[in-house]
Amino acid sequence: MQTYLKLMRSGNCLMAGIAAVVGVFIAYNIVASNTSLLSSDLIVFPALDALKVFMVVFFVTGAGNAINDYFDIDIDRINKPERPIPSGKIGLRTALYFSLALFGIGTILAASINLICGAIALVNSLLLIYYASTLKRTALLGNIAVGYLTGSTFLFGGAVFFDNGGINGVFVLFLLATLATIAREIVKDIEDIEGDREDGAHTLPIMIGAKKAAYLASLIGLIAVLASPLPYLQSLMSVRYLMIVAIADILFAVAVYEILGKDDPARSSKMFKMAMAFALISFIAGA
Ligand SMILES: CC(C)=CCC/C(C)=C/CC/C(C)=C/CC/C(C)=C/COC[C@H](O)COP(=O)(O)O
Ligand SMILES: CC(C)=CCC/C(C)=C/CC/C(C)=C/CC/C(C)=C/COP(=O)(O)OP(=O)(O)O
Ligand SMILES: [Mg+2]
Repeated sequence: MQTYLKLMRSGNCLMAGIAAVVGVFIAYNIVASNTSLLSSDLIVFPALDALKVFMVVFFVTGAGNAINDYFDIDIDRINKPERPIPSGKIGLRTALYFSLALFGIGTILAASINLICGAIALVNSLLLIYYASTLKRTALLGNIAVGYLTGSTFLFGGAVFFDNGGINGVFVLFLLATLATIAREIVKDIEDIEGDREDGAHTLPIMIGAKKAAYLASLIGLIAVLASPLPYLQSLMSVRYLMIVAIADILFAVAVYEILGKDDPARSSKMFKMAMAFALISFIAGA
């Protein structure tokens, strides 16, 4: 069991699942405070749908990580030999079937919430397979795909209230998460530049050089920081959000310094992830 959770990168699955439930909660707050609803129409928080949302995102994120390691076997044998597939703890074909099963269960469970949730889960599942097999080796498109997928956790949560404009309500959270993830993905590609070059990949750092890619990642990351007050200004979040997202913004700034000032993509990637975790906490605290 432990090895399969490692293949799924369960920490990322947990983070993504929590983000999706934040999306449900924010959309619920918007819809429940909508004065045009008659009192008899007051909506109770859909706890069962929120649980399904968490499970769908946990399974589909885990499937995406598993299929990624399935296609990355040759690179990971060199760069990450301790991972479940290259270390032999899980067979290659077993990992593939495990991933496809998780994609199927996640999509069916999503469709039981509503058709829009089912559609998002299906599109994301297909995009995760396409990313792992092809897109991740193309400059910027792979980074944008992972950025969209990560940000889509909020859209997926908001889709529970699709008929009441739930997706519009969480769009700014989608944007912030997408920008922050694209910045981190470019930094990760800078970190992996040698392995990717041997593998014949055409990632952004290989195409334009590590320094220019670092400037672009920093610009995108700083745009996300400058936009971070928007959820508060849109009255989506309370002042508690502002106080905690300020910590995230400082960590984003440190991540930019690590890649631009100290030329250390590994530390920058870790700082970006820590900043994203604090940003997620600020969403929870401020919702
Ligand atoms: C400025 C601002 C307020 C930004 C918002 C940042 C935010 C709340 C981001 C959400 C993060 C999120 C939902 C993460 C889900 C899990 C995750 C880390 C997804 C991206 O993973 C792809 C990555 O390549 C995996 O690699 P690794 O982390 O090294 O295993
Ligand atoms: C909203 C729904 C239904 C699903 C969202 C699913 C999510 C959050 C996807 C985004 C994050 C994710 C799981 C991306 C998978 C691809 C991945 C692991 C990219 C990083 O892999 P590599 O570029 O190969 O780098 P490493 O393997 O060294 O980390
Ligand atoms: Mg990989």
